[in-house]
Amino acid sequence: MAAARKDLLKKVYNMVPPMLESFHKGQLGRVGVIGGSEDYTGAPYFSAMASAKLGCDMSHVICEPGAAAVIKTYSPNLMVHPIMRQSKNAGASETASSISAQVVDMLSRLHVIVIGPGLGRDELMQDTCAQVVAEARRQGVPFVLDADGLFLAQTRPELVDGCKECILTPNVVEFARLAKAKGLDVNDGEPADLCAKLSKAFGGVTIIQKGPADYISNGEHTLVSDGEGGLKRSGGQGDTLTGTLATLLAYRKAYHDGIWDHDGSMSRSETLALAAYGGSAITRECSRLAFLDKGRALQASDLTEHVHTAFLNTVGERKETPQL
Ligand SMILES: NC(=O)C1=CN([C@@H]2O[C@H](COP(=O)(O)OP(=O)(O)OC[C@H]3O[C@@H](n4cnc5c(N)ncnc54)[C@H](O)[C@@H]3O)[C@@H](O)[C@H]2O)[C@@H](O)CC1
Ligand SMILES: Nc1ncnc2c1ncn2[C@@H]1O[C@H](COP(=O)(O)OP(=O)(O)OP(=O)(O)O)[C@@H](O)[C@H]1O
Ligand SMILES: [Mg+2]
Repeated sequence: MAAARKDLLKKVYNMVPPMLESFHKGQLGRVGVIGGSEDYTGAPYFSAMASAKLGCDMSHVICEPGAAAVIKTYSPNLMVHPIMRQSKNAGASETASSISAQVVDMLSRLHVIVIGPGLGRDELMQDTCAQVVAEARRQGVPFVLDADGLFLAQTRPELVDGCKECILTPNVVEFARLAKAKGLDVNDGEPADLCAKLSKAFGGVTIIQKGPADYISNGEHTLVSDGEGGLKRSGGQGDTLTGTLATLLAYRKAYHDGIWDHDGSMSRSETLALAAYGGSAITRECSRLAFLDKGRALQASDLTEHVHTAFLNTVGERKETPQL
C-alpha cells in the first residue's frame, strides 16, 4: 500500500467510531437516500444498503409510492417512505413545497442525505429536491449529490455554490456536464487540475470525479484514490459509493460531536476529505472483491455483499471492537 494511501486510511480509521455498549440506536448513523422513481428502484436500494452494510444504524429511502412498494420487497431492513411524486402522479394539492415539507420534517432525524440515485429528471421531483437541498444546507445537514441529483447542481448551481458540507460524485459524463455549466473546458488540463478547477468554480465544493482513478478535490487540496477496482462496468456501482459516503459522513458527525474519547485534532474540512477518500477506497475494493468472485457476471448487487470485507481490508475494524 503506497504510503499516502496508508496514511489517509489510518486517518479515516481515526474518524470511524468504535462500537461501544454505551451507544444507543441511531448514534452510528441515520441516513436518508432520496431517489427511486418509476424507472429506477435498484439505485436507491444499493445506496441505502451500502450505508447499512458499512454500519449505519438506520437507513431510509425516500421515494415514489410505486418504487417504495418494490424496494420494500428487496429488504425489510430499510425504512421506505413513499413521499416523493413524479408530476404525472401528483394530486392537485401536491406541490414541490408540500412534498418537500414532509421530507424536511424528517431532516432533524437524519445525519446525512443522499440525493439522486434513481431520482429521474421529472420537474416536480427536481423542484422538490431543490427545496430539500436548500433546507438541508440551512440546517447544516451534509448531503451527497449523485446521478440525477447532479442535474440540480448543473441547472441551479446556486444551490451548492460555496457549500462546505456536501460532496458531488460525477462520473466522466456528469463531470463534463457540470464543467460546461461552469464554462470550463474539460480538454484543458490534467484530470486532477480539472477537478480542482471545477471545485473552485463551485466555491470549494468537494467533488469526487469517478473513473479509472477517482480525483477528490475541494479546490485547495486534491487527493487521488486509485486502489485496484474490478473490470466490469455494470450500472449501479456508483450507488455503493454514495451509500458508503453517507455512512462515513455520519461517522464524521459522530467524531465532531465527540461521542467517544479522541483528541479531536482533525478539522471539518479534513474529515470531509477523509470521508470522500474512504468512500472511494471502500467502493473500489468492493468492486475488486466482487469481480474476483463473479468476473464478467458481476452486477451492482455483488458490491453490496462485499462492503464489510472491503471496509476491513481498507480502513480496518476499530481495535476496541471485539473481533468476530
Ligand atoms: N439499477 C438501477 O436502478 C440503476 C439506476 N441508475 C439510475 O439511472 C439514472 C440515469 O443514470 P445514468 O448514469 O444512465 O445517467 P445518464 O442518463 O446521464 O447517462 C449517462 C451516460 O453516460 C455513459 N457513461 C458513463 N460513464 C461513462 C464514461 N466513463 N465514458 C463514457 N460514457 C460514460 C453511460 O453509459 C450513460 O449512457 C439515474 O437516476 C441513476 O441513478 C443507474 O445508477 C444504474 C443502475
Ligand atoms: N475504469 C475504472 N477502473 C476502476 N474503477 C472504476 C473505473 N471506472 C469507475 N470506477 C469505479 O466505479 C465506481 C462507480 O463509478 P462509475 O464511473 O461507474 O459511476 P457511475 O457511472 O455514476 O455509476 P452508476 O452506474 O452507479 O451510475 C467508482 O467507485 C469508481 O471509482
Ligand atoms: Mg451514476
